This record gives sequence, structure tokens and C-alpha cells, in this order.
Amino acid sequence: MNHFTKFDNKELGQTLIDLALDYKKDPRKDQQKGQGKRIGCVFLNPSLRTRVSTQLAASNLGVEPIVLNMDKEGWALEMRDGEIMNKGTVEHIKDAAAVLGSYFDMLAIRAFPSLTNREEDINDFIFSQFVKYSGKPVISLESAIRHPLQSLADQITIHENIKEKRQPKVVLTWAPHIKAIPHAVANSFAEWTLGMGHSLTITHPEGYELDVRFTKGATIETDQNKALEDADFVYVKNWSSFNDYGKILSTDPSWMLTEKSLSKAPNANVMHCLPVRRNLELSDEILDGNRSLIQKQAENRIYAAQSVISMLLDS
Ligand SMILES: NCCC[C@H](NC(=O)CCC(=O)O)C(=O)O
Ligand SMILES: NC(=O)OP(=O)(O)O
Repeated sequence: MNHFTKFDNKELGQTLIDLALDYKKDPRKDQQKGQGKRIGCVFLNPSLRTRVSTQLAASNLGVEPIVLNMDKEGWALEMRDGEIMNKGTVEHIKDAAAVLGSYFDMLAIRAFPSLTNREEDINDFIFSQFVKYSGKPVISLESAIRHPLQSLADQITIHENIKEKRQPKVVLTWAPHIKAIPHAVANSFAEWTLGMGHSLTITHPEGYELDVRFTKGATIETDQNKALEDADFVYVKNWSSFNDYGKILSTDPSWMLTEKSLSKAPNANVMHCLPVRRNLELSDEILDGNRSLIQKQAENRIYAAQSVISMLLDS
């Protein structure tokens, strides 16, 4: 594994899940493994879980994490090659990434999409520029189109909570939001769930179809009640329109998941990546009830990151 940016294959996915579960039992068992190594975690956007869980994961392995909140503390970065930098940007990604590459053994970066330039976002422009110029193994802390550490934590959580021998029914449901929200978490959840061999139903209002590169093989159902029937895992997420790029087409509150929406899914566990807007995306009754796996997902972020850093240390 040279970089960790996306789902690769089922075998590697399962290896990462198993390793994460080993670390969960004994988080510091490999404390010597990363002695003398450093990881630089660069954030171009806000974060709670990703920032802290990655630092904890690194320190469990003896790796020293250093965080740079580039959006607040760094120079304004120019991303485009060949620009005459006579406006607001101060430092080119080519120079900044190369310097960081020389300081660290591995790097990690969060770079959200613009949601205004679809072409750049679907090519993961900022993230790709960073990988290109850093010269070191890079972990995605959420890019324009993927959030693989979240998805690995989600798959660990599903793996831990499968109760029956049969294949679980996994549903990804759109939820209302007041802001235009990226596609990364939904894309990645679909990519990893399908990649790990689960069946996936995606439900959303008309116009909210995700990029088919991530959803090929999923069942798409615009009737949420029908989609939720007999679900075992229900992943709740808002995203903005992909076809009408970055637009909010609906804020219909009936899409917010409640106990009533799950009346035909008695065994459903509910998942969300957090942060969640209570009583807009998800009701208090679900968030505070027995169905929620949401805190467990957040805890598993540590072991997801730890398994990834550990595997990168091996390569
Ligand atoms: N890192 C996990 C989620 C990040 C992002 N959420 C947000 O931007 C929430 C913003 C708000 O609620 O104002 C998203 O859903 O893709
Ligand atoms: N789920 C997640 O990535 O949370 P943060 O944005 O707080 O890191």
C-alpha cells in the first residue's frame, strides 16, 4: 500500500478491518513500530474526529503526529500550475507539499470540494496536486470525492454488528440539510459497502443521484419507506445534487429518519459519520436511542486510522 486514498480490493479491506479490530483489543501493542517516524496532518477544512483520531492512532504506534490547520494557520495556497500569483494566494502547492514531504515520513490531507467546479472536484484536483508534489505516502483525511478512513471505520462497525449469518441489508438514505454538502462520505460509503460484497440500496429524492462511478451495483429507490423495509443498517447522510452540481433541490423534512420511518425495519441499526444536525438530518429519538451505532463509528475512527498507518509503515 503506497497511499490510502480509496477502496482498493476486498482482501485488503478485510485485512484492514481485522488489523483494526486487533488494535482495538490492545491499542498500544505496536507502540515501538513507528518510533522515530512522523506524520504531517494537513487540514484545509474543519475537523473534530478525523483530526483527533488520526493523532491518537499515530501516537498508539509511536509515530509523532504534527497537525497543520492550513486553512487558519498556513499561507493561502495556489493550486493551479502556471499561475501568475499576483492575487490572494501566497504559496504554491508545489512548494508547500514538497517542503512538507521533506519534513515527514508520511502525510495526510483533508481537502473538501468547491461544489462549484464539477470537473475539478470529480478529478479530486486539490488532493491530487498534493499527492503529486509531496513525494511521500499520503492518507486521505477526506477529499472532494472520498472519505476512506470514515468508510473503513463504517465497515469495521458493520462487521462488528452483523448479528445474523445471512447477508445484511444495507441502506444509504439521503437526509435533509440547509447547506450544500459534499458527496465524499456517500460516495465512499457506497464504494466500500459494495466493494466488501454487501448489497446496498440507496434512497434519495429525484435529482440526488450520486456519481455512478461509486454506485454501480447498488439498487436505487426513490421511495424511502420501501427502501427501508427490513433494513439491517441504515446510513443517514445529506449530499447536494451531483447532476445539478452542488445545488440543494429539496429540504423535505419527511426524509428525516424517525422511529416511524423504521416501523418496517425492527432490527435496523442507524449510522452517521458526524457531525450531525439534530432534528434536521436525524431525530433525537434515533440519535439517543438503542439503534444508533454512531458513537461506535466515531470510536472506530481511531482503529481505522491505526491500521492504515501501520500498513503504510510496512511498505
Ligand atoms: N467529515 C465528515 C462530514 C463533513 C461534511 N459535513 C459538513 O460539511 C457539515 C456542515 C454543516 O452541517 O454545516 C460532509 O457532510 O461531507
Ligand atoms: N466524520 C468526520 O470526518 O468528522 P470530522 O469532520 O469532525 O473529522
